[in-house]
Amino acid sequence: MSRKASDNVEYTLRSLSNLMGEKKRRKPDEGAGERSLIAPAESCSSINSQGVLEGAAPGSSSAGDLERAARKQFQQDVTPAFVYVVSVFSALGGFLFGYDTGVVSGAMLLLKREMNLSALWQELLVSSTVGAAAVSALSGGLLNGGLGRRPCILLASLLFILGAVVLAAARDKETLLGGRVVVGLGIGIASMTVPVYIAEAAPSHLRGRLVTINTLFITGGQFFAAVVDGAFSYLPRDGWRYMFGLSAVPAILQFLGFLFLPESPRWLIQKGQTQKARRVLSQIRGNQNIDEEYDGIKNSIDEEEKETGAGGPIIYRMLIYPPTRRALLLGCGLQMFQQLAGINTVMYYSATIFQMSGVNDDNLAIWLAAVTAFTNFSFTLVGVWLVEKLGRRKLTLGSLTGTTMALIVLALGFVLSAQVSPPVTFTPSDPSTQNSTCTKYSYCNGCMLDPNCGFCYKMNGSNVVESSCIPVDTKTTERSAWGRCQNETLSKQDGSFWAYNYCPTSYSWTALVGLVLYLMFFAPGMGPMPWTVNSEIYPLWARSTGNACSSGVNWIFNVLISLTFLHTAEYLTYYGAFFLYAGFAAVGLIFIYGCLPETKGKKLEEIESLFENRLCTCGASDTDEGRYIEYIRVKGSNYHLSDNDASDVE
Ligand SMILES: O[C@H]1[C@H](O)[C@@H](O)[C@H](O)[C@@H](O)[C@H]1O
Repeated sequence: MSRKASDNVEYTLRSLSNLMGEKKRRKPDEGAGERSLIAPAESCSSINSQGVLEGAAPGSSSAGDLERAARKQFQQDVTPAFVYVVSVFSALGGFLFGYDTGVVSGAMLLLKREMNLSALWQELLVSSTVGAAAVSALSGGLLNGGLGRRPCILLASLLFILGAVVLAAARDKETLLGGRVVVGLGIGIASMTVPVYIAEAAPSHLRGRLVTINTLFITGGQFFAAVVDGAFSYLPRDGWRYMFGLSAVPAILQFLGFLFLPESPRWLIQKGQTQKARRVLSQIRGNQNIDEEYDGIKNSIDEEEKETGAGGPIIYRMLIYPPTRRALLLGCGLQMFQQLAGINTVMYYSATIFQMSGVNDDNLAIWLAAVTAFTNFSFTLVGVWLVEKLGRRKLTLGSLTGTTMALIVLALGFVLSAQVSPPVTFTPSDPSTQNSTCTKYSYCNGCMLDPNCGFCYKMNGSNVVESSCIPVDTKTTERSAWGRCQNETLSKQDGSFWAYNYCPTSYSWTALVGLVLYLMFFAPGMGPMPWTVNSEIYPLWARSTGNACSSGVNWIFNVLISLTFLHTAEYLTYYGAFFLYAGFAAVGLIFIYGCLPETKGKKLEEIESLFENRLCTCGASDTDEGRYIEYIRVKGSNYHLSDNDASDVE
C-alpha cells in the first residue's frame, strides 16, 4: 500500500482515538485539512462527515470493533516486505535443522550396506549430530550475546556448508562422524539464534507468526529430506553423498543473503551502537515512525540494568531475579515437554506403524515416511495461521490436550495388536545349531519384544499363517539370520514377510489413526510454540542465555528420548512406551496451564512484566503467592488483567 494510503489509515486511527474520548493534542484546524486527504479507493476504511469509521469491518458497530478493524488494517498496511525477507532468509537455518536431522535415516539405509556399519556406528552417526547440537546450543548464548545474532547465523551457515562437503566427500566412517558433528554444531547455533533474531526484527503483531514460520521451515526441511531420501534410495551406489551434499545449497543461499542483511536492532541498542540501530529500525519498519519503538527499547535496557544490577554471570542473574527465573523455568519446561511428548520417536517410528497396518513393501514405507513428514509440515502451517488468532496459550494447551489423547489412541493400537498377537505355528531348526532364545516364544508379541528375534510369517487373506520366531541378522534388523526371511529374493519367492518390531493383526490400523491424530494436534502447537514463546519471554539482557538454555534442554531431551525408546519398549512394551509419553504429556499440560501467560500482541519490552506480576506461579517462592492466586480467582480472569488490575495486587 502507498505511503499516502497508510497515512490515511493512521489518520483514521487518530480520529478514532478522538472519537473514543482520548486527549486531543492537535490544533482544532488540523483535522479539517487532513480529513480531505482520505482516499477511499486506496483505503479500506474512511471517516464520514460525522467522524464515524465506514467500511472497516462489516457488521461491526461498536467503537471497539471499529478501532480493532482500523488497527488491523493499519498494521497490515505498514508492514514492509523487508521484514519478511529477513525472516525467510533466517528461517533457512530452520530448514537446514530439519533437513539435516531428517535426511540421516534414509542415508543410513544405504550407508550401512556400503560401509558395512555396525549398529553402534549407525547409532553414533545419528546421535552425534543431536549431541553436538545440544553442546553448541548451550554455548551459543555466549556467542549470541557477545558477537551478535548476524555473525552467529553466518557461522551456522558456514558450518552447514562445511559439514555438507565433508559428508558428501567422506571415504570412511570416521570422516562421516566428523561431518555429522560439524553439521550438529551448525544446527545447535541456528536453533537458538534464528527465533531470537526474527522475534527482535518483527513488529509485535506479526512476531508469533514470523517466528512460527521458522518451525514451518524445520518441518519443511524434514519433509524435503524424506523426499530426497526416497528419490536417491534407488541409486545403486553413493546415493547418500547426494542426500548429505544437497544441504549445501540452502546453506550457501543463507550465507550470501546474510552478508547483506542487518544485525538485530535490539542487540545494537544494547551494545550502544545507537546510530546503526536507528538505521536498521528504519530499514525494517519502512515508513513508520521508529522513535517510540527505539525509546521503548532504550528505556527498558536502562531500567533492566538498574533492576537486576550489572554483576555476575547472566545465568546467575537470571536465577536470582524472579521474573527471569520464572521465564527460564517456563522456557526450559516447554522445550522439555515438547520432546517428552515423543515427536521424534513417533516420526522415526512411522515407517513401522505403516508396516503394522499392512504396508509390506520397503520402498513404499520410505515414501509413506515422506507422507508423515508432509502431515507434520502441513499442520505446522495451521499453527502459523492460528498463532496470532488464538494466541500462544490456547494454541499450546489445545495442541497438548489433543496430543495426549492421540498418544493414548496410539498406545491402544499397540495394546490391541499385542492382545490378538498371532501364535508361532512352527519352529524350524537352527542351521547353525546354536541354541537361540527365539524358540521359547509361542506368540508374536514376546518374539517381537526380544531385540534378538523377529517374526517371519505369511498371509492367507487376513489371517497370519506359517509363522515362526527366528533370530535377527546381527548386522541389520531388516532380515532374519537364516531361513525364508533372510533375504528379499527368498521372501518374495515364498510370499513371506519379516516383522522385527511389530505384530501383524487386524487392529493395527488403530495405531495409524493414532499417528495421524498425533501429528494433527502436535504440529500446530507443541511443535512451534516452545520455540516461539522462548524467543519472546526473556528481557534483552537475558535473551541469548535464556534461549541457549532452553534450546539445549530441547536437544538433550531429544537425545534422551531417541536413545532410550527401544529399551523403554523392551521393558515396558511398545504400548507401555506410548502410555509413558502420554503421561509425560499430561504432566506437561498441567505445567503449561499453570505457567504460560499470553504474550500475543505484546511488545517484547512489555512481556517481562507478565512474569513480574507473578502471573506465572511456577518457581515463585514469595509467601503472598496464595493471596495473588486468590485475587485472580476472585477476578475470574486468568491472564488478561489490565496494567491497573495487576498493580492492584502489589
Ligand atoms: O519443533 C520441532 C518440530 O516439531 C520437529 O518436527 C521436531 O523434529 C523437532 O524436534 C522440534 O523441535
